[in-house]
Amino acid sequence: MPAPTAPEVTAVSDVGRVTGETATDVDEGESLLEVDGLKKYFAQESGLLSGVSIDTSQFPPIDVGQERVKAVDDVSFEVRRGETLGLVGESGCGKSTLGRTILRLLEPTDGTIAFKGDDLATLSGEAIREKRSEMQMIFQDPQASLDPRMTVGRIIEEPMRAHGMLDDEGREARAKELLEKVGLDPHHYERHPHAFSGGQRQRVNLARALSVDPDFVVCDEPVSALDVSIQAQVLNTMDQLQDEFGLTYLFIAHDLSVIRHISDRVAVMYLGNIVELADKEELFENPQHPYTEALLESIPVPDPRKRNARGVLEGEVPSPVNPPSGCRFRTRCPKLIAPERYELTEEEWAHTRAFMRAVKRRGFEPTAAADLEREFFDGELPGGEAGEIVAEALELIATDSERSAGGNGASAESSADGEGAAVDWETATERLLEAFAEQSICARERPAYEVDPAYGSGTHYAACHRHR
Ligand SMILES: Nc1ncnc2c1ncn2[C@@H]1O[C@H](COP(=O)(O)OP(=O)(O)OP(=O)(O)O)[C@@H](O)[C@H]1O
Repeated sequence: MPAPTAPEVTAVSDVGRVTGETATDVDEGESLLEVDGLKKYFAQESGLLSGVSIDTSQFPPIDVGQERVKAVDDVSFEVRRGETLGLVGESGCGKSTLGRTILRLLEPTDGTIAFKGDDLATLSGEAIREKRSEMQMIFQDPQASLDPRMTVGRIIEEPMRAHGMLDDEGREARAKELLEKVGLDPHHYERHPHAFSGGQRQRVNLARALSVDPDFVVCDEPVSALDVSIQAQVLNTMDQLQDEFGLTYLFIAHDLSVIRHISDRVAVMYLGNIVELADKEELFENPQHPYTEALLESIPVPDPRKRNARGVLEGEVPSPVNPPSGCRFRTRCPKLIAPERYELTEEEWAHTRAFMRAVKRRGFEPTAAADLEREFFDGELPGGEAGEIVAEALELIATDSERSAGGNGASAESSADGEGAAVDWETATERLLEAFAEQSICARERPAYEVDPAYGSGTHYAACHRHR
């Protein structure tokens, strides 16, 4: 049976933990949370036939299983007591879904979430409710998460009331103490949220989350909505509160400078997978996944000459409904590994890869084969089978240019020849992807490696086949 939480908290005399008493058997630095093989899939939301895929080869042509958004797809990591684990990645990569699923605000599709040894994924509703005092969440928008009709005192007391903690007087005293701890004036107890600035409102949220004396707090973009000048102040307060309350944070942000400020270790997420995880210094100084490198390169730098030299990620993030096989980043990866069968030189592969991607996104005007050969291959195609495949693709696209240029002025889109042209792009794309992208180890196996750290002795996980 889960330990009752209320009596333990009644014993708190100061707003922090009672000296000598810890609410957990987990020692500092030991694993507080272990996530293993966690998945969260959503049914597709929009449309009349949401979540249903259509197969016209059958009758009836629908209902052949749900199309699902693989927001979190087989994620494993641990969070150690007392640390801040930063979770970073572009918008839509699954960070919030991961945070919410860990706290069972969303039902996991598969996997385990061991919190101090209990598997949260299998706990019943009531058991989860009891656990909630140990695990809290802070959201991005401090405005939306505060009821404007309630005083901040009442807002902070509400979770304590819900968990049957303390009596009225005790709750008021604790709320006032917490206001002070988070850097607000205890006399503001009777004020309403509208009287506070964005930064102050986020402090009220902090006080509310801490009121039930949690061990673990998921912070979902807690400073993203705040002015940059205020962000550092709130982050510093969160740091102090962590020490004082013995808190463990999972800190979600898309902003790498925020992650760098607050984290002890950092996990990088891309399209539902964790692609790299290491100590903060190791991750920032010795990144080993091309996605992490790209993220780091896209941090704005003050020197505009340097900024110009920095690369940007090519292509779009693929759909999480049908993510790429193997390494999820491979369709955009500047370091996609050459298929072994062709024995291409590095330069030949760089040319072929660039050509393949340009064809895929139709990123150039079709012209004569010789011109394309010059543009993409410096006038010299790779040798052997690879060269033959490239030549074939070039022909398909170059033929296309002759057809659309040789017509009587009709555009490629509107003429009958245009339809033929579109098919040729498609055939060329298919041929190139099948022969090169799909043959790469990056498409065939899911990567998972540990690399030797250059900074410190912590484990450095990098899901990239360059480390095989
Ligand atoms: N309730 C839902 N139903 C269907 N799809 C969802 C749902 N919630 C999230 N998704 C999808 O899951 C994927 C991950 O979304 P999530 O919000 O977790 O990403 P994120 O990294 O936190 O991005 P952001 O910072 O923009 O919130 C996205 O493709 C999103 O559209």
